[in-house]
Amino acid sequence: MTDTIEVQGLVKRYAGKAVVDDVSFTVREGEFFGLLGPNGAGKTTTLEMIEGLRRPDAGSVVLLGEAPWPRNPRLLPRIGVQLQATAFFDRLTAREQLSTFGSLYDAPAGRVDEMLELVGLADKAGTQAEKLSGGQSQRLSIACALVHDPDVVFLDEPTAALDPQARRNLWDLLREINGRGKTVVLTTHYMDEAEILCDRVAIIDEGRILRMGPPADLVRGLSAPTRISVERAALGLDDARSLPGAESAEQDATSTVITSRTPAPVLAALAERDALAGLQVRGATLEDVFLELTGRAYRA
Ligand SMILES: Nc1ncnc2c1ncn2[C@@H]1O[C@H](COP(=O)(O)OP(=O)(O)OP(=O)(O)O)[C@@H](O)[C@H]1O
Repeated sequence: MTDTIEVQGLVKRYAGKAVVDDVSFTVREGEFFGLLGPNGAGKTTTLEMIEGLRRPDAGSVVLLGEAPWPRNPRLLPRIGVQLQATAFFDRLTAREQLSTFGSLYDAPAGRVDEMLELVGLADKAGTQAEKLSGGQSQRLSIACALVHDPDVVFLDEPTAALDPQARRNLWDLLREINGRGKTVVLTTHYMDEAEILCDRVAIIDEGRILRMGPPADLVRGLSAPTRISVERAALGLDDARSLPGAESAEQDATSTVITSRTPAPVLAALAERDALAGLQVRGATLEDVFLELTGRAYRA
């Protein structure tokens, strides 16, 4: 596989402070890559330097074999960009918005309807963009980024401010786009989103990449414990603490929760005592990775 994006030693400073601080990574052709981090971590700044919208203070970017800065017209037909704040043309319908974007790149006539279909807006083709819901409007902006059939798509927080159902619907769409062979680079502050969608993620905080890899590998590389919970009535606190393999235990109003790095003997002991009512087992997540790397809980 070839590298579609190569970022080396990227730095951006504002008022003397590095908000992107020596960031390096590569994205392979066809990959779904995520920049994951809390607000203000430097995700948008990094993305916009790759897109050629901001000038790096140091470091280099090679995108599809080209330098994106200063603005490189050879790249424009090959990349699709969805910015965090979507701007549509005033009073145009969804179809007209798409035709306008498409005409900038000589997109074939059928593309507009194909895109409306892809993003699930065929029945809203005649609706003015400002009358679309949050989720529909995000879908339209993704369609606008795709209408000229680019090789690489950049999406900056595409699901921010959407309700859970709209986010899930958008995830299906993003998978479909990646399934069509597009390289997708996404920024998000949602851990679950990165975990579910991305082939690889870079966890970024205060301008630096803390860790990078497939989400499952990052989680597996941790020594974070498993949490096993059962109904409170099924197991008392002292009993829970004395189970083989239990590191600690606590109770809330409804559950007894046991923390363990060797869950097998805990589960066996619970089965032996017939104390499995309401059993839930939760392994480590990317939130635990962030906690281990930064020493603080993840707050997007
Ligand atoms: N043009 C600018 N001038 C000064 N500071 C800026 C500018 N753009 C961004 N910053 C600062 O750089 C830091 C990183 O911002 P950036 O937008 O890249 O973060 P982010 O991870 O994308 O977060 P968010 O999701 O909130 O946009 C922030 O502290 C922000 O205030």
